[in-house]
Amino acid sequence: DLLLNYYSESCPNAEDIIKQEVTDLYNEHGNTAVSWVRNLFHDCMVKSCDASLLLETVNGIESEQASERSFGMRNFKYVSTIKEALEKKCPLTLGGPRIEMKTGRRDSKESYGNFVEESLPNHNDSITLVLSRFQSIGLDVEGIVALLGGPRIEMKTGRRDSKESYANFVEESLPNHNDSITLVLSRFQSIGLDVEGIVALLGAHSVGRTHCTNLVHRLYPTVDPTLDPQYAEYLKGRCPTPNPDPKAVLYARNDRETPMILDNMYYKNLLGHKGLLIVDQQLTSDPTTYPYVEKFAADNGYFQDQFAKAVLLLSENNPLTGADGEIRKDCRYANSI
Ligand code: HEM
Ligand SMILES: [Ca+2]
Ligand SMILES: [Ca+2]
Repeated sequence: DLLLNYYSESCPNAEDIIKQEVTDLYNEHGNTAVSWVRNLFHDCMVKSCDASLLLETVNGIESEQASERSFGMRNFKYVSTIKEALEKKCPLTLGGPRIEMKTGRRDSKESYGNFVEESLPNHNDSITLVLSRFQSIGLDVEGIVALLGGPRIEMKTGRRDSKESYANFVEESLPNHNDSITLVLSRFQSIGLDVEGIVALLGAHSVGRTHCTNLVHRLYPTVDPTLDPQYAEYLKGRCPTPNPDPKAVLYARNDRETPMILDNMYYKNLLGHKGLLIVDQQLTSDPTTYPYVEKFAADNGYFQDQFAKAVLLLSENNPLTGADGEIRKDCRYANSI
C-alpha cells in the first residue's frame, strides 16, 4: 500500500533529498514547479500514477508525451536531475526488519569469479532498486504546490512504475481544452472526484501558460462573446495571427495577475470573463459548477483546502503497489528495454 513516509526505513533521506532538489530547481527555473503540477495530472489520469508519462518513444513504444494532449509539456529532463541526486546521496545501507535466519548451509567446491559482476551491483548502480522513479513527481507536487504559494499537501509514497506506455489511452483519459463541461466532469468523476473537487483541481490553471494554438479559435475570426473584450485585445497582442506556428513559443499566461502563485485568482478571473481555455470559462456557465467558482473566488483558504483534497485524490488514483509494475532503473525506459 501507499504510506506516509514509505521510505523511512529503506532510504530515510529520500523525501528530504527530493524536496531539496525540487527547491533548488525552483529557485533556478521557477517554471519547473508549474510543470510538475501538470505532470501529476497527465500521469495520474492515464490509468494510474505510475510514471507511464515518463516513458520515451523507443523500440515501438509510443510515448504518452507524443500525444496532442501533452502539447506544451516541459521540463521532463529535470526528473533526471532529481533522480541523480537520489542515487548519489541516498545511503545504500538499508534499514529493515530483524530477520531470523535458518542455518546449515554447506560450502562450495569452486569459485565463481565469472559471475561476480553479473551478480553484484556496482557502487554506482542505481538506487532505483528501492525507489520508485515517480516518487519524484509525487513528492515534487507536495513541496512544489507549497513553493507556489498553495497549500502544503502531505502525500503518500510507494507507487511503483508501469511497464508500459498507455499512449492509446491518453486521449480518452484527458479532456481536451475545448471539450464540453459534461465530458470534463465525467472524465474526472470516473476517478472519484466530485464536482467541487473538479472545480478546485482546475484551479491549477492559476499558474503557467497556454500556447496560442490553444487560444486562437477564441480570438479569430471573431472574439468569443464569453471573453471580456479588453482581455481579448490583450490576448490578440500575445497571439497576433490566427494560425500560429505550433513550434513558435507564442503563449499567454494562464493567470495574468498572479502567474506564479497557485491561488484563487483563477476564479476571480473566470468571474471577470478572463478564462483562457474554453473548459475554464465553462465553469461559470454551468449551474452545477458556478457556485463553487463563486465560493473559491471569495475565499482563498477554502479553495486551498479543497485543492489539497482534490490533488490527494488524484495522486492516489489506481496506484501500482506490491508486486505490480516494476521499479525502473531509468525512469525514461521500461526495464525490459
Ligand atoms: C479539463 C481539464 C484540463 C484541460 C482540458 C487542460 C488543458 C490544458 C492546456 C491546453 C494547457 C496549456 C498547454 C500549453 O499550451 O502549453 C494546460 C496547462 C496547464 N495545466 Fe491543464 N488542463 C486541465 C486540467 C488540469 C489539471 C487538473 C491540472 C493540475 C492539477 C492542470 C495543470 C496545468 C498546468 C500547471 C498548466 C501550465 C503548464 C505550463 O505552464 O507548463 N490542468 N492545461
Ligand atoms: Ca499513468
Ligand atoms: Ca495565480
